[in-house]
Amino acid sequence: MSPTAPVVDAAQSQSLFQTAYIPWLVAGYAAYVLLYRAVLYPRFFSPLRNVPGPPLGNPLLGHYLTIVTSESCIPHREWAKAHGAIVRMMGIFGKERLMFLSPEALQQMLVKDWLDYPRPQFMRDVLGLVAGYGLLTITGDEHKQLRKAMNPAFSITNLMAQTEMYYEPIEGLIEIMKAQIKAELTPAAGKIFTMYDWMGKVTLDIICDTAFGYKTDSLHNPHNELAVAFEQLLELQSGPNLAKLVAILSLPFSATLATSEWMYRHRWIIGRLPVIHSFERLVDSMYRIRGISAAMLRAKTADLSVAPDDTSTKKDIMSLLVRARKADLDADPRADAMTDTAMVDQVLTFLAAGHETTATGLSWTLWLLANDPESQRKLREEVTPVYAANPRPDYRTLKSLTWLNCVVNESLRVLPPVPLTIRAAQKTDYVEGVLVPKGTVITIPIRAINTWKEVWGPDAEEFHPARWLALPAAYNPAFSHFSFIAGPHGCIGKAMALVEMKAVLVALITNFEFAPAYAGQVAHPATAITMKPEDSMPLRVSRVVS
Ligand code: HEM
Repeated sequence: MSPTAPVVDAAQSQSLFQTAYIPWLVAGYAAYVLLYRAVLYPRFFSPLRNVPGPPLGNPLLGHYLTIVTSESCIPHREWAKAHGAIVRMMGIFGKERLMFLSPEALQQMLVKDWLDYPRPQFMRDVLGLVAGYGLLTITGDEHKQLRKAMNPAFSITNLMAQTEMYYEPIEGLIEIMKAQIKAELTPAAGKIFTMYDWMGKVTLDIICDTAFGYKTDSLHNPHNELAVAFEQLLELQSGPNLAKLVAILSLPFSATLATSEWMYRHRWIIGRLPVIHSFERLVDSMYRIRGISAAMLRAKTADLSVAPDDTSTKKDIMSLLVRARKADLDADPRADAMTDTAMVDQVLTFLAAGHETTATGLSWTLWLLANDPESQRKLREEVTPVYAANPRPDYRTLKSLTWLNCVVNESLRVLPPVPLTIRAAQKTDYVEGVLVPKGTVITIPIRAINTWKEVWGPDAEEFHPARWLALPAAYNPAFSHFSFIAGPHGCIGKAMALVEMKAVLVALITNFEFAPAYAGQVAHPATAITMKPEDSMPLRVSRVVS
């Protein structure tokens, strides 16, 4: 043995000693960070510590579990009642969140300084994956340009021309429901229909026709490829699935991978993994939806009838985009025109944003009418003569129906299809005198804003369509009924959704009576991006006896 050997041994054992301590040091540091971030910071150091709000809750999970296991936006509404229009809540690992209800705060964050309050990155990642990388995911100048390019598709002129396209699916729905009631042993007693499923089919057929000029006819053909893929995608929409998706998308390159050809061919790998195995269906449905959309785009681009100046024949959104791109390239062949992939993404956004929201709105309207026979009777009285004169009422006629307008507004107010949304502060700012640190996630509690007693009075949470005939003094047209929010990111499809809901309701209410499916039936709004009814809304439907 060399004389230096004992020295080396001592050095080795010292380094081994140090290595053994590394996990303890890491664990100690993590515990300190956790203790500081989750316990000490929010209680003693945060600039938000004096903002009113519920008790801080579990240090690791904050109010997360309360929010995802409760009916959408109900905890937020209760906190607003208890603490006022500015509330501090806790996310996971001590992440503070703020919630604002007042028109002044909403105006600042969503209208005046909207560029400083974009949708948070995790929200954009999820929306991009399931709804295409379009208006819902981009912000700033890119958003301004795209929104400008899209606005003509939602102009009143285009909407007036489009309304006619809604009636083929609506008439199909009425015929199917009549036939199914007639086939019952006692037709006079009606039949129970799960109305959300039927509203999903009719709105899918309408949006596919208006977005792509493509006839899905899911009402008669439940195996239509696009309808099946969409149904599969929507089944995955739940609070826990969204949480898993956010976690997965936080991994680098995961979004690109999820939409890749490779992932589609190897999706079975996901199916064999624990916890996330259901996302195999997500990859499958997204791939198929994108494939069908791309094929439709190719067909349209090749379609010689889509001439740049042809506005009389094709009213669907994709044709408008193809025409706009052609016009740009004709004017300047080197123009920076939208790519095929970008066009497919835009149309997918409309398909995703415009289908389930409207189906949810219609289902809740029927539920509320089923539980308010007098409002339903009044609506039938108003719409029956209109339908008798013309079973395809046009845009202007639908807009002119007073009670129908009250019913639709009131339903969207009390049960908004999108119950809340979120934003993230891009810079440290003051909102209503509260210091909002950069990075703070802000909740816009749509359902709580819509039913705020300070504006709507003590019966704010109840369905009373007549309130739209005499609005309260505190009503603010832009910020008191916030179902479509406001500002540059406000819903581009608002006018379309309203006229579509009205067209469906005129036909349904003229032909059928709606009642709860059974005594004591209770509604179950799901906790997800949209507030769809968890049980698909069974209602007893009978023919109107004239
Ligand atoms: C009752 C039905 C509907 C409701 C309640 C609704 C509600 C909303 C809400 C609350 C937002 C804002 C989301 C956020 O910023 O976080 C939004 C955005 C959007 N909606 Fe709707 N929507 C409906 C129907 C439609 C329809 C029919 C379409 C299109 C065909 C559509 C297309 C969009 C698009 C593209 C955006 C993103 C706008 C942007 O950021 O520029 N929506 N919608």
